[in-house]
Amino acid sequence: MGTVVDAPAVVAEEATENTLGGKKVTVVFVLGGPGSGKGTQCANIVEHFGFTHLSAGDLLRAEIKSGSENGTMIENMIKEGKIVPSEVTIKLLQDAMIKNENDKFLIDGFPRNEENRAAFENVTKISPAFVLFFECSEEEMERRLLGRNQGRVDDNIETIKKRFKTFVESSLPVIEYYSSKGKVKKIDAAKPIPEVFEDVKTIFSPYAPKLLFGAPSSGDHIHIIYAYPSRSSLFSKLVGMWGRCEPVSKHSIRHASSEHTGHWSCRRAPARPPRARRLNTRSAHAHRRPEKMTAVHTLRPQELFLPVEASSWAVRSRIG
Ligand SMILES: Nc1ncnc2c1ncn2[C@@H]1O[C@H](COP(=O)(O)OP(=O)(O)O)[C@@H](O)[C@H]1O
Ligand SMILES: Nc1ccn([C@@H]2O[C@H](COP(=O)(O)OP(=O)(O)O)[C@@H](O)[C@H]2O)c(=O)n1
Repeated sequence: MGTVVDAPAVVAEEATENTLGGKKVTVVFVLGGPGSGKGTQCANIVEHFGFTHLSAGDLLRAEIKSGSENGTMIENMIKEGKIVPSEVTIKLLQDAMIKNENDKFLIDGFPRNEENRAAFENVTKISPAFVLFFECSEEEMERRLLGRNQGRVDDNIETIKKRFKTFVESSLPVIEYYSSKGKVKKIDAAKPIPEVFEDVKTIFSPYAPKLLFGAPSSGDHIHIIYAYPSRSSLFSKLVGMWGRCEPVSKHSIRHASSEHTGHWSCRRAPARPPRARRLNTRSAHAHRRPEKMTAVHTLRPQELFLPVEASSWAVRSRIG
């Protein structure tokens, strides 16, 4: 496959001027051949770094299912391993980004050709912070696709060969383009999934949640100061740690650079199935009952800005 030079340290927040629907967004393009493991690693990145995953292929397949007027055209293109016209895919991506309250997006499987790339930049005025490129041999990708078992119309050997051809002819030039701009972060995707994620984690370390201060107090309460990619991802983390967690008070939320920095007090709630949606909505705060409010830990200056990753902190304080 073509040669792509590793980028020097890409500044994570390079795309600082990118705005969409009034919000500043960070976009990372995730590229690689079919079956190189893009979707698999995107799921890991979402969990650890608070990004929202938008798969161009998934959006196109959802469009087919929705009975849209473009459905038949999209389905035929996918069966042939061809690339759907940019305006269709860009509209789906743009709508998904605007609808989502997050501001950090992994765009997986896009741009797949020069037309995709140029049109996206023209229409959205967004340029990616960097491009994550999963490099893998065709032999290995073929093995993975044939074992994927997701009932996809294109995971058959005939279409797989066409997709490989499209990737080499149309998608690699896009990677070369971003490589020439020093934006490509190349990953050896032939390794086992956990090892690939170790490399991915290194690249995404600038986006790691930083729990600036966390102090378990009496009972089932905890007080935290955090800098996290988004509030909703903080809650996802707490839900993961506790089974269910409710924000019960909010103090001086302020926006510092691209992070939400704030002081929250959270209360461990009785065991019930996670209700992530409620945690992410404004109404969750509106329904707070005063008796649930907890005293906010008084911080000494030296306690501030103590960088502790949420996961290690959870182990240290034996919560979870
Ligand atoms: N590093 C890996 N080693 C072995 N199998 C993998 C690896 N990464 C992903 N897979 C498997 O290969 C298949 C294709 O992965 P997927 O993430 O769907 O690829 P893509 O999104 O690039 O098409 C899936 O069945 C997945 O479980
Ligand atoms: N930007 C894109 C992404 C996907 N697609 C179509 O969707 C198919 C599946 O893409 P995908 O990203 O879900 O899957 P992989 O081929 O990476 O496994 C591609 O082969 C294309 O036919 C497209 O036309 N344009």
